[in-house]
Amino acid sequence: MNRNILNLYFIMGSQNCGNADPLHVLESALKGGISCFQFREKGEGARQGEDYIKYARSCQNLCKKYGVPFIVNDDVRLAEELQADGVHVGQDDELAQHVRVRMPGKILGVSVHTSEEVVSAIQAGADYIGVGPIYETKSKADAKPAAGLSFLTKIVTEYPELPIVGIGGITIENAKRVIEAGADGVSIISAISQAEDVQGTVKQLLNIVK
Ligand SMILES: Cc1ncc(COP(=O)(O)OP(=O)(O)O)c(N)n1
Ligand SMILES: Cc1nc(C(=O)O)sc1CCOP(=O)(O)O
Ligand SMILES: [Mg+2]
Repeated sequence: MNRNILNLYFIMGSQNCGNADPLHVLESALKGGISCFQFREKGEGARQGEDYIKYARSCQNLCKKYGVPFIVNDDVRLAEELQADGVHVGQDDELAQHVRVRMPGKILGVSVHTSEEVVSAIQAGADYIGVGPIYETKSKADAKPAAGLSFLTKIVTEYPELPIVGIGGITIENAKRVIEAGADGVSIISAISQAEDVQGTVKQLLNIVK
């Protein structure tokens, strides 16, 4: 995996877009230059059934149009059905080593919060890890307490070859600190999906992370 795809990793579901059209939000983010997209349709207000699959396909088609990897959160079956570019799983999802077998050659991301979880993710064949929440977040109801940059810094030092993206409460104001701590990129929901000017915000973030 080219680790540059983590530079500005946008995560979104329609539940994150308020009254805005989620496909419009995604296309604006793609125009601005996001390097990766994660389809994370979950929680209150998330689409279900046929509508969920149709909407996922629309997001994937937009990502294809802009040449940006389309990663599915949690739902390995959907990722298989759509032949997505990859899957992201956390510690409460399907085991990473099983996902690795189900999706050979695809991008596999794993969320980690401890050194033991990092070792397991590497052993499972993860292409990158997501470390968070760095700062406080309102976008994930069951998020752990904000951890700051110390764990990220430790893992970056111990595993320089491992692609790492920081997540949780990252904004234009604090993204530079995450990059300076050694992350390959920042993963963001609300600072992009709820921005008044999505494309402009993405451009500003890109200037910070590149
Ligand atoms: C890039 C990235 N990092 C971490 C997560 C969180 O995954 P998880 O802990 O499985 O939580 P949910 O997103 O599934 O609620 C992520 N999605 N992406
Ligand atoms: C999806 C997710 N995972 C996290 C983790 O810590 O693993 S924090 C988070 C939400 C990130 O959203 P925002 O950019 O709005 O804070
Ligand atoms: Mg998950």
